[in-house]
Amino acid sequence: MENNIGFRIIPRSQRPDLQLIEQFRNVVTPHLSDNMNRIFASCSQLKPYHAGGRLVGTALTVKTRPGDNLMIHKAIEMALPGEVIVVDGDGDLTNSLIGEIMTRLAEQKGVAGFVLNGAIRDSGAIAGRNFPVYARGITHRGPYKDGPGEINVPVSIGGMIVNPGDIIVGDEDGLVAVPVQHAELILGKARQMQQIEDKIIATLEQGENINRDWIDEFLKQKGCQLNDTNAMN
Ligand SMILES: O=C([O-])CC(=O)C(=O)O
Ligand SMILES: [Mg+2]
Repeated sequence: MENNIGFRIIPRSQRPDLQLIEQFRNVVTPHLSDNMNRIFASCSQLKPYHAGGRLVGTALTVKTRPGDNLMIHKAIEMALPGEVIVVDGDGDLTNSLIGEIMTRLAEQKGVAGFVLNGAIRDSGAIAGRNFPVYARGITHRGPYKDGPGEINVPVSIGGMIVNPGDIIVGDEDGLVAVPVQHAELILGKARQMQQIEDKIIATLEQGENINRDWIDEFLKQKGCQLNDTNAMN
């Protein structure tokens, strides 16, 4: 078939192991992002609009013409249970890309949630339910349904590159995309970080001190003039 770049649907590649994806429910985005050197995270303008609950699943990506949701409708039809529909609408907020009906349709199909570099509408209804929806803004102005767009291509979501099949994790702090080939390693490191932080928090809860010597050591190393910081002038 003739190549029609900008208006095409690319076949899905193999999906990662579902058990591996499920394990991402137990880690938080700060630990995932720290262990990918704070690079693979979306900007803070993309926020959760649903009532609550984490987003975990594999990316079914959509690149759409700003303000047009034809290819998002197609993605809902194509989606497999557990997929996250990740839409690059170029960050445009002129027209919404989805609303309550599309979220309900997607949820019925077992879609894990939406991530939209664009706007939503019916935000009151979305805010009243736990189906995960991350977006950049809200407008009542409705979408066009004309195309073009692409499905299953790399997209950019608030500065974060998402490849089809990436593991998407969203919580109150935002969104990260974990490349599947590094998923096990990153998961392990995030768990280790959680254990270290759990210990620090337990120590603080017991009213005990934690070692803070590193601060002065580092300041000295940087050449900071410390004097006696406990002395009064
Ligand atoms: O009209 C649309 O395509 C978007 C919308 O409001 C809905 O899904 O409820
Ligand atoms: Mg609607």
